Amino acid sequence: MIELNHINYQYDNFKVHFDIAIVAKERVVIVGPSGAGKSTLLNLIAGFIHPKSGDIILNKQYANNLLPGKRPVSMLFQDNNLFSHLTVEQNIALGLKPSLKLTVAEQQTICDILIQVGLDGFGKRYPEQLSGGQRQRVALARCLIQHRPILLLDEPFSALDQALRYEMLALVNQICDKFNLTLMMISHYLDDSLSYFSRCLVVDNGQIVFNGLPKQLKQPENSHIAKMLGFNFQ
Ligand SMILES: Nc1ncnc2c1ncn2[C@@H]1O[C@H](COP(=O)(O)OP(=O)(O)OP(=O)(O)O)[C@@H](O)[C@H]1O
Repeated sequence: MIELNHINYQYDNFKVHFDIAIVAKERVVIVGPSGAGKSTLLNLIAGFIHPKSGDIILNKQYANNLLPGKRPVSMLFQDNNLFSHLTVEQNIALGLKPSLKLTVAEQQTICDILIQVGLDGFGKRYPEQLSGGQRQRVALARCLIQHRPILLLDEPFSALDQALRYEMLALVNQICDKFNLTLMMISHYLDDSLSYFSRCLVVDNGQIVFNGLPKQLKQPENSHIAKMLGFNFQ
C-alpha cells in the first residue's frame, strides 16, 4: 500500500501537495497536463526527492527516511536506461547484483524472468539488437527481478506504437496478477487501456483534482476534467 499524508514539496516556484491512500494490489493510472507534477508524485514515492513536510508510508512502513534502494518500490522510466555494453541478461542481473557474479540459482531466475516478459532466447543480445518494445521488456524484467511489491511506471510505453503499447499494458497486467503488485503508471493515453486500471488520478498544477474509477471520467459531471485532458470519449 501507498499512503501520502499531507505531502508538500516545492521546486523553485512550483508547489505540490499530495494526499492519497492506495491499497495493496491496486492498479492506478496517473494522467494530467505536461508539467502538472505527475513525475514528481512518483519521484516522491520512489525516494528520489524528499517532501518538505508530510509522511510517506509504504507497505505500513514509515518511508520518509528510506533511501530509494531500501523502499519496497521499483521504477521504470520512459528512457529505459539499459547499458549498451551489457547483454540483456547482464542488464537484468544488475537489478539483482551490481557485481554481476551470479549463482546458478540467480541465473535460473533471470531465465525465468525472460520467459515472463516474452524474451526467451534473447539473453545474449545487446540492447542495440532489440526493438523499442523489447528494450522496455528488458527494463521491466530488471524491475521485476528485484521483487519489490510496488511498481512505478513513468510513461514507459509512450514512445511505442499503439499495438505494442496495448501489448505491453496486457503484459504488465498479467505480471501484476502473478506477483501481486501495486501499480502506479503515468500515461498520456486514457482509452481502451482504462480497463486495466482500478483507479485514475488526475494531477493538475501540483494537486490531485480527480481520484476515482477511470470510467467516472466519462460521466457528464467530470466533463470539464476530460476536456482539460483533451480526452474525447465519444
Ligand atoms: N529539478 C527541477 N527543478 C525545478 N523545477 C522542476 C524540476 N523538476 C520538475 N520541475 C518543474 O515541476 C513541475 C512538475 O514537473 P513534473 O516532471 O512532475 O511534471 P509532469 O506532470 O510529470 O510533466 P510531463 O507530463 O511533461 O512529464 C514542472 O513545472 C517542472 O518544470
